[in-house]
Amino acid sequence: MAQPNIIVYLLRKDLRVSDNPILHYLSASSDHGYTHLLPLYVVPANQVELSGFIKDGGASPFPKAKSSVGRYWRCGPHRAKFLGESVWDVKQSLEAVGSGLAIRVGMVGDVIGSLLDGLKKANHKVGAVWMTSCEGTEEESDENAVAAICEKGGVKFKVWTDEKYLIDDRDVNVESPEKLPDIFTTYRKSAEPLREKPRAVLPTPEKGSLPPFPAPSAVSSQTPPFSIPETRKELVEYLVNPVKDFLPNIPTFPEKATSAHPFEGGESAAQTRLNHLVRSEGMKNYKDTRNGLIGTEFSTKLSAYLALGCVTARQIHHVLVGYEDGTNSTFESVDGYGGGENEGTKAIRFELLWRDYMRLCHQKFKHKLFRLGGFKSGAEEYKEGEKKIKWKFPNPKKASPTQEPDAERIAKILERFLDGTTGMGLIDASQRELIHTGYTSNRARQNVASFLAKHLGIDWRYGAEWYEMLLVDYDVSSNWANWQYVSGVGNDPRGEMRIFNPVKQAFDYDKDGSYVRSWVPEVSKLEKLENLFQAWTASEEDLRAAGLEGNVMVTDPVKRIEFSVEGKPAKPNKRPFFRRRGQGRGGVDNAAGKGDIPANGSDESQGNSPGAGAPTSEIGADKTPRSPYRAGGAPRGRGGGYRGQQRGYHGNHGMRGGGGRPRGRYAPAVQGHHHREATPLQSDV
Ligand SMILES: Cc1cc2nc3c(=O)[nH]c(=O)nc-3n(C[C@H](O)[C@H](O)[C@H](O)COP(=O)(O)OP(=O)(O)OC[C@H]3O[C@@H](n4cnc5c(N)ncnc54)[C@H](O)[C@@H]3O)c2cc1C
Repeated sequence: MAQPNIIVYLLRKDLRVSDNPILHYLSASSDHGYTHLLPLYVVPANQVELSGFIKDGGASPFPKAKSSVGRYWRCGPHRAKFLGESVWDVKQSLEAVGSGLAIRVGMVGDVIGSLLDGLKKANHKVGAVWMTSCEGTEEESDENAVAAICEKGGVKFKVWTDEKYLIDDRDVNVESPEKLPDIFTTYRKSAEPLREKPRAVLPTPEKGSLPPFPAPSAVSSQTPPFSIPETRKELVEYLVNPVKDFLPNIPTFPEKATSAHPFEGGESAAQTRLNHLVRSEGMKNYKDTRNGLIGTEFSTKLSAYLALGCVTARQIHHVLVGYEDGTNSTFESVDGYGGGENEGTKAIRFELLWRDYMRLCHQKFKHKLFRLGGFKSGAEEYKEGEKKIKWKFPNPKKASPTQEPDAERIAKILERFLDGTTGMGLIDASQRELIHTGYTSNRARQNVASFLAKHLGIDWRYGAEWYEMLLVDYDVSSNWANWQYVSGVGNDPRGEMRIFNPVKQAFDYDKDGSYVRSWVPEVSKLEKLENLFQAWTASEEDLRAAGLEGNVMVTDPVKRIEFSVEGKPAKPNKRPFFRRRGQGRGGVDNAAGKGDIPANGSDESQGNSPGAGAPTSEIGADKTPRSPYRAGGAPRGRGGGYRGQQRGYHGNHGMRGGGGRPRGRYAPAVQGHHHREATPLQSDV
């Protein structure tokens, strides 16, 4: 028998059989010359904790897979479960078309090295190792390691274009990553019309069309001390067990809460969800529902599938086209069928382009994605007059001796931010939802990130790493670039000036308080919304009735934001003053409004805004007046109602012209135990 000529396909963030360029090529072409295909998935030791794969509880040869700043697990239980399910699903799909999947754990280079050795010993030729490209410095090191091994062994190595984005790399209208516009809107305009851009979806290989799986005896087994699970259940357990106790005292799942993301991982589940979204009119209604907080239906929940490549953005696009053009009869009964692109489907493409953009930013800024100074790490990226932000650190070695509050206190505040006991209802609800389910809405994410970076002034990377551990949809580019964006060190033209007021946002998006009530049961008995959103504002009587006397969220909230219910603007987006100043429609409510802004909170008009650094509104949004519900001891704010405060702001605090920063400490009347002074914006610290 002729010597087998094997091709190894290393799957990474492309855990699908459909619309898969490598599998399509191997199934459709007859002259590639490979007799066998070895699909392989390696659980990477530096990103996922592997001790669960050691049966006798022995020590792992790898360091714990923990983050560098906060020392949190790199991959927490929610994503670990989703990953296990997704890997198993692609294994089954490959088996269904007559192939299979070898699962291994370790460092990618080592695993490939030992597999190549084993195949050689079994007198098999390895013709090539292929993989799709993946964003990330670690992923790049893996590619380099495999390339070096292949070169040494005379094996061809190829990295294929990752085709899971809306606009294929080959069609991106930007000469090189360095030329990527720093403003999303500019990039979007260069990419439009979006509906015409995605490439065709590739067909799924038919049964028997792929080269067969090599003889199992030729495929070397997992190196000790690890063992490979034999069932889906075991795989999930091995991945989840070491990381499930990520907090010392994880609270029990609140009785009245339900997960917005109860979905299982894998390509099959992604396709089911995608079709459901069209049939249920979720896609059509997306623009109106995307800012929701509760339930499975308010946004697509496709992010985790996209992150692992269980589905591609262009598959989503094509399913939408089938509905819009009336060419997929399974959607015949859905309102809008055959009616062309509608508001909902257009908005989905828009969001998918944000995802593309964040990935391109990663290509442009590379390791700056992880730097405290963000994309602005080099002084040259700061505009004239813009000061570097002075962050607060929980680590005494990093904190300056004059840091206020000191490192020990910041460490406690950070702990409470992470476990959701800050006393700020919306933030606590989101953080607890994240702990319990691995998901929290985009609206909540923006508020959480802004709260840590801009209200508390704490090194934002703790938040980004916490999200990395807990998000089921963690994606290196989307997570870190969004954290930078909201923290004021990334590609938000309004940068540090954009501040979300979590009380106002709660009033706008959690209108009846159900979200906070369901995730923070301790405060659920408080009737008034303003008390629910900040328990310290409740009267002693109400606190007693709710059993909240002495609760740390009441006695020691990490931040107090004074907020007047009566003065709250009825229509957050209509703030003509700011528009007159050339802010575009974003104005005050870029952070707070809805309808005019994409889910990620930046608006369409920012590219047109003459003064990217002009004073914005979010200051106004946060610059909230003395609350009529002010609890005893709470500091009095300046001015009367919200509007009065706005006037005061404009009247009392002159702005430098055209794009200048506001003079002086115009900080809002936001006070807390540890922020007795009116807290300045980061730039003024
Ligand atoms: C601080 C912060 C951290 C984030 N971390 C991640 C992350 O690790 N992984 C991730 O996929 N998204 C991240 N996002 C973006 C966004 O919040 C999620 O993509 C979205 O909430 C996922 O839910 P969905 O699939 O229902 O989104 P939908 O509203 O249904 O949007 C459809 C798709 O568009 C893409 N998308 C939407 N908004 C954004 C955005 N701002 N940036 C990039 N892509 C976007 C996602 O792929 C999403 O699945 C983050 C946002 C913030 C503010």
